[in-house]
Amino acid sequence: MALAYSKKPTTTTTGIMPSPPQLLLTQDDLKKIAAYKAVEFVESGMVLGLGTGSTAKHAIDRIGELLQQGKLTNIIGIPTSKKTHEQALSLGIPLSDLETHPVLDLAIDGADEVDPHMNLVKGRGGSLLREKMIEGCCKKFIVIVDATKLVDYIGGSGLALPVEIVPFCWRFTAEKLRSLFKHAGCVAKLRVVGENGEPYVTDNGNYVVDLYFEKDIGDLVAAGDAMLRLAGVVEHGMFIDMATTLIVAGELGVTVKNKC
Ligand SMILES: O=C[C@H](O)[C@H](O)[C@H](O)COP(=O)(O)O
Repeated sequence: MALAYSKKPTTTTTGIMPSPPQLLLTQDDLKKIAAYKAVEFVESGMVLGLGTGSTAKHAIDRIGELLQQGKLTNIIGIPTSKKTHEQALSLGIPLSDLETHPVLDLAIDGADEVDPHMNLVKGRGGSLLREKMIEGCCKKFIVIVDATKLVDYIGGSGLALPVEIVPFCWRFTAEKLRSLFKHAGCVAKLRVVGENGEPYVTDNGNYVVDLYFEKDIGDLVAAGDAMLRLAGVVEHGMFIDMATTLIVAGELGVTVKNKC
């Protein structure tokens, strides 16, 4: 599937590293391979956006390791979640924030879906708002995924498109979101956790509504703008035209594609 993506005019394949043929790699192995490849783009002195999730975690571990070995120096990390903040602190990565460093050299993060134009779904881990704020300020944004994340269109996995909303009258906002996309067979579900089904609360004190679609929602920019016009919506999980580089690890190897 990854190779088909290189035919799109907006991207170029800049490198393929065949995997050892007899190794059976797990999905987590593939995430780690993509993450380590991305860290090759990190240079000493950079201000880095540190992503969130099981794939980004490998990249942050690797950055910490290279710092400890003295192979990277003067790195400043801007974490995209409380969890990543804790991980980076534990690894001794110096941290800052957008107010002190409003322009970042590079961000590395995972994604839940990647379409053929390198548009993304993010936020199934709940961190979409801080991720979008930080990754929107980067000169370069490398997305790292295993090949299972590639989809033909946004929503095409059948899994959630997360939307962060304010808790106030959340049912009202969820219904407004569902109505926006009724043409696409949308189902809107509040994300819940624990045995009692308590609302999931983001790092920003908000709730998440997960949207599921039966069909392609079409124009992503129009869909995103329509969601943001709803007063209870804080941010949606579509990252449109933000990724500059996509690294995909699959059974056939690793592909690195740059947006033209
Ligand atoms: O909120 C979570 C983030 O957007 C993650 O980057 C995304 O969910 C991918 O996570 P993972 O690497 O664990 O699949």
